Amino acid sequence: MSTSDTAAPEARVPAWRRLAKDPQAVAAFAVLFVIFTLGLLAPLVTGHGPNESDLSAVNAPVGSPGHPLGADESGRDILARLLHSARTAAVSALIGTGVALAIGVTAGLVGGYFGRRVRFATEWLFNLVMTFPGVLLLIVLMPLTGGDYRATMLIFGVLLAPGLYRIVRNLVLGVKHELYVDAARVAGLGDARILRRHVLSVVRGPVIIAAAFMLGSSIAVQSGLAFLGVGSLEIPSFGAMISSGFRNLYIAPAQFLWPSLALGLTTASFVLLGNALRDALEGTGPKPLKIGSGQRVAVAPEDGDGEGALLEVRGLAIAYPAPNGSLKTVVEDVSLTVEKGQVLGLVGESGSGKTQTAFATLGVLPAEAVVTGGSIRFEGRELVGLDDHALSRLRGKEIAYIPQEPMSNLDPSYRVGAQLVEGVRAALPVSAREARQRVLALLERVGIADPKRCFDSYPHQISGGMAQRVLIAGAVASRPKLLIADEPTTALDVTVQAEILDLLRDLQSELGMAVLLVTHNFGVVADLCDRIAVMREGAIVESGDVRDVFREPRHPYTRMLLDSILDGSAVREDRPAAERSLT
Ligand SMILES: Nc1ncnc2c1ncn2[C@@H]1O[C@H](COP(=O)(O)OP(=O)(O)OP(=O)(O)O)[C@@H](O)[C@H]1O
Repeated sequence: MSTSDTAAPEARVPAWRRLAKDPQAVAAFAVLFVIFTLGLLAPLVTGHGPNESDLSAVNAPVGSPGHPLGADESGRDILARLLHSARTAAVSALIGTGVALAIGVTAGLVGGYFGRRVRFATEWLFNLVMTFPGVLLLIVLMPLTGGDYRATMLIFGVLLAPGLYRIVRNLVLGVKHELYVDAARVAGLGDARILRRHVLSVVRGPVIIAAAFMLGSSIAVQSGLAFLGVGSLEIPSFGAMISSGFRNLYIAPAQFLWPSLALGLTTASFVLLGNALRDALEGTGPKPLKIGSGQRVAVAPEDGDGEGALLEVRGLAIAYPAPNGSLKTVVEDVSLTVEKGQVLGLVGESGSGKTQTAFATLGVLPAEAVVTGGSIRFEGRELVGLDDHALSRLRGKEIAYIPQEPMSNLDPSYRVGAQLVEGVRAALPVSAREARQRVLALLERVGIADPKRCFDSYPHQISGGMAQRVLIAGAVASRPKLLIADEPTTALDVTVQAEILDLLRDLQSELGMAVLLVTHNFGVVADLCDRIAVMREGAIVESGDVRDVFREPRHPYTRMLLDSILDGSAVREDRPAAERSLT
């Protein structure tokens, strides 16, 4: 098997390295580091307490003995107050941003990922929070907070949360229909894992950027409130110092200068850091909506008796809501059967409903699709109406899937190996070490020359053919009973197509698995399939043994398709795979 599709992995520069090369980020970080480290070490840097008055030092100028930055109107050391104010600023920033992150990110993930009802509920709640006039509310709630700035910042965090909620919700809505998220779902991964692994990685960048700005604005708001005299007078704060300096502006202007400089530098550094982070993390934004999952069913599920073929689809009908509110049927009365170890080719022109039929079997139809009729039984068990939890236990283990576009089905943020290990561990009770060994062996089995290198590569570092081999390795890892392959070679060039088809054929007979092969290519059907079902405009017009249909197509549409592409030599004469795997 050729491995000419191996591409040399190129270095991927981590975000922190890009940040380290950005002078704006380095300068901002350095300023913040100095201010907050000095704040932390305040008792070591100065012998004065922040509220310690020395009446002999009232309005002492800069450079006075024992008061390098002078003293204020009450004789309090300005350096000590500045350093303790930095501590207050750090605590305010951490509380405000921490609360906003905890509430906003959690609600955004939940509201964006789960169904419409959950989204409406979170939306309503956050819209309500947004109607409150922020700063005014913090002032009005003074009696409740007892003037404690930490309690005030806690409330401020709640007021900041809607902003984060919206960012996260929008990103999640964008990413949850990505093919690689569907692929993870199809691989049997649970919601919590998908959220943690694939969705959080996408929202991480914008959340970090927003958090940097929120740290700055928490400090600015706390200082603003202290400037207005809201809160305890005992707490040293840049705002309180600016207020006191303001009163003495004409007597001792330096008293106004120091806290203004510290506050300005701190908030500006957070803004600059936020901008630098935005540049460094660029590329993790929302992606266009593609397909989603879910299974809306408008048909009573039939009782299963546990008997029959491996996969039995009867009278399946799928519809989508049209703009006028009616339902437009895209698949109608589709019936097909796949026996154990058999390869069924589902053929038809583009838009004939092949993918919809395959997606319905996998339970990953777009959320707006409605199954309006029929039944899909796997080993006698009815899949129509089954909840996502039960379906996800079948997907990736009993039923596996190979997509049309391999690249879109790999999460660009993770190494190939990590994604495969995750899939294997979701399907089988094995340790991480064991899963890794299995994945390396599988990569070798699917014809990848340097499995270790491929394991450590990011998806952008491997070719399309290699990506499809990776996905095939992932799909067969759990030795599924049924493999659904949706035009698995369409996105690949011709020589790689042939290799992938060879690989599929080998694996099919090796594992004795049944395959539902969606294709528009009769050559592929002739090469791989035992049976064929021809679809046109959402319905099956003809089905039967491949040799019979190729020799004597009964439906004019099948005849037309065959006439246009086939010469007699393409018909396979060996025995069907089902028979081969029995011997
Ligand atoms: N989200 C959707 N909303 C409305 N109609 C849809 C949606 N997805 C698919 N359809 C319609 O369903 C029909 C069948 O589509 P399907 O993707 O199953 O075709 P296909 O035979 O697999 O085609 P192809 O080979 O191009 O993938 C098409 O007419 C398509 O327009």
